[in-house]
Parts: sequence; structure tokens; C-alpha cells
Amino acid sequence: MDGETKSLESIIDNNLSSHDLEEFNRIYYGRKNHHEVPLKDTSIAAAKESDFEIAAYAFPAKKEHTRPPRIVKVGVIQHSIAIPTDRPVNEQKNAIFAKVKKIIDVAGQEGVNIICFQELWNMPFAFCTREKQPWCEFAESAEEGPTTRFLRELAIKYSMVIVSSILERDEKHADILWNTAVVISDSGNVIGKQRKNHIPRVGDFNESNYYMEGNTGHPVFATRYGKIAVNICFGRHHVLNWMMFGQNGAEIVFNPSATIAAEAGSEYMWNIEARNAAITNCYYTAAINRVGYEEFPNEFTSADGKPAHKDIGLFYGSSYFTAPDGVRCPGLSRNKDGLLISVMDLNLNRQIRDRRCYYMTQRLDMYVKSLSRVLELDYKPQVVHENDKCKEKE
Ligand SMILES: NC(=O)NCCC(=O)O
Repeated sequence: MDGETKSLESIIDNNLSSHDLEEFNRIYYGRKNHHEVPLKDTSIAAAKESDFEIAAYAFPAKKEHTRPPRIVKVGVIQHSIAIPTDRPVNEQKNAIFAKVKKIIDVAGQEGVNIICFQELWNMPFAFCTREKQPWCEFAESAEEGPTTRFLRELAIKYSMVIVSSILERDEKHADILWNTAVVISDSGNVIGKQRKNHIPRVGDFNESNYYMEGNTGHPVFATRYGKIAVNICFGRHHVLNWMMFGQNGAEIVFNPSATIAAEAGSEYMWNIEARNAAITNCYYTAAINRVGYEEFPNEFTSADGKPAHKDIGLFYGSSYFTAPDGVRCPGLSRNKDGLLISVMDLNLNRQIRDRRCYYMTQRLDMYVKSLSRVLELDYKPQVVHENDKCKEKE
């Protein structure tokens, strides 16, 4: 059973001797020592009582002569839904609020400055069903809806920037729906929002029945603690999406996701994509996935020959951070709620840019020209055949 493997880390820890484990850590994570950060006893006790995992790791940078360190505490929360999906909409939403509030309170006590939840954290990921009712009723205003109002108070209480991915109903534009990440500042104001740019059309991910590709571009939100951006779930497969956040100056890019082990979500890709984005764009990334099975009242199919079923599969958690040098921390578990904290020095972004020169060597001008040719209707792919070479010689 999928759910039985706790995490990749547990497989490694249980099977390697201390020398081999150090070597594994050096080669896979990028450092022998995970730089674990001690947590308050009260946080550990609260996590135990509410049955969620908690862990914290540091990503330090070298001391600079001209800039002080820019240390930011960033948290991510992964969780399962709270009550069965056949309960009334507001009951389900409030049950998730109650459960997640306990985790936010611990993050607040740990001094977390910026926190991000998984994709559409306040509802079940019901889009596999293709049913409109009651799932569309989870949608709410990004600026004034109950979820933003609930989080606004916590943002002020803990001076925390909160990234909240919700199903947005745009009441000013004919009530249409979007998959939107709302960025709430530490003063409780909505700084702005990111609508999901890439909507999946794979397996049971039938989201295109509910909302369209986002129209907000690639905004970077200049918060009190740093410049952040949000690449929502399926956007992690699109390198240009990641790239644009870097071009706009993002220092941390969150990837709130809802993904499963099967081919449509592909667990074996999870550990690569957000990490690769951190490397190529020289910024921090945080990949956050939901947890558990979500069973729906009615069976559904997705025209893929599979028998009708009531759940999409296991959402495998495994949320993790990567630093701009590509070093990453251990992930949260595959099957448990959790709070993962990273104490990051944002100075590392520029240090890695100076050292590796990926921006200086990126040749944007060449790609702009090539891509504009690709878009032409009569574009001919630049393919050279052996016979063409022979013809040239004649
Ligand atoms: N939520 C979402 O976009 N999932 C699509 C499947 C995936 O690629 O993870």
C-alpha cells in the first residue's frame, strides 16, 4: 500500500550505516549535516498533541562585508482534509480551519515570518469528480472571503505573511472561478494574488472543467521579509513559469501543490522539479503537497479505461525546501500533517548568482528570437539530416 511508506528519509535512515548515511546525505541532499534547528519544547508538545510532524533546518550564507545577513524564517504546512466530503461545505471548511489553526499557532510561536499552505488548502481536491455541486460552493472572494478574513487575523497576530491558495470566485467579473494564491501581508492586507498559469489535463486532474489559465502573469510580491512568488502546482512542470519569477526578482518561490503518486502526479519527479528550479534560477523554493486519501460520495471516471472510483489516490505530502545552491532539506512525511520550517539567509541568492553566473550566461536574446520563430505558422523545426550534409558537400 502507498500509505505505508512513511518517507524516503525513513527508508534511507533505517537502512544505512552512519558512514553511508553521511555519504548519501552529501551526494543526495548536498551536505552531510542537515543543519537541524532546535524547536521550542512547547512546539514539540503541541505537535504531539495535535498529531502533526514538525521539523526545522537552516540554510546559512557566507558573511559579507557590505550587507548584513538577511535571515528569514519560512514555514510550509501540509495536511489532510478534516472531515468526510459528504458533510456541508461550511462545516468542512471550518473543520480544516480549526485543524490548521493549531499548526499556524505553533509556527507563530516559532517566529515564522512567511508561511505557505498546499494548493486549495481549505477544501477537498474535488475536481477529479467533474461535478459542479457542491464543490463550486467552496469558492470565495480572494479579498473579502471567509478564508482571507480568518487568516488576516492570524497574519496580524503573528506579524506573518501568509500565502493562501483558494478557489476564487471573482464577483466583479460575472462570478467566474479561478485557482488563486492570495498573498496576505503581515499587516493583514491582501498584497496581491497569483492565478494558476498552467491547468492540468492529465488523468483524474479534471480542473479545466472548473477554471481557466490564470491572467495575472508572474507577479513578485515585495513583502517586509523578502520578495516572494507562487508557482501553483502544475506550473512546476513548466520551466519558463519558474524562470519568469526569477526575472521579476523573486527570492523565494512557493509551489503549493495537490499531487499523487500515479503517472498524473508522478512522485519520482517531485523531488527534482522544485529543486531544479532553485538551481537554475538561483532562488529558494518550497514544494508543498497535501496529505491522505479524499473519498467522494459519487464514483467518477476520466475516460482512461480505469474502473469507476471514488478517490484520486494518495496525496503523498513530502513537502521540502531547496536553497539557491541546490542543497535541500529532508522532506516531511508522505502521510502525516506537518509543519516544516526553514531558517534561510536570503543573501545566499546573490552569492550563488555571483559564483555560478547562470543569469549572465542565459542568452535570453537568442531564445527570444528562436521562440518568436517557433510561433510562426510556417515554422520549420531546425533539424539537420545526414543527407542534408551530403548534399552540402556536393
Ligand atoms: N494540482 C495539479 O495541478 N495537479 C496536477 C498533477 C501534477 O502534475 O501534479
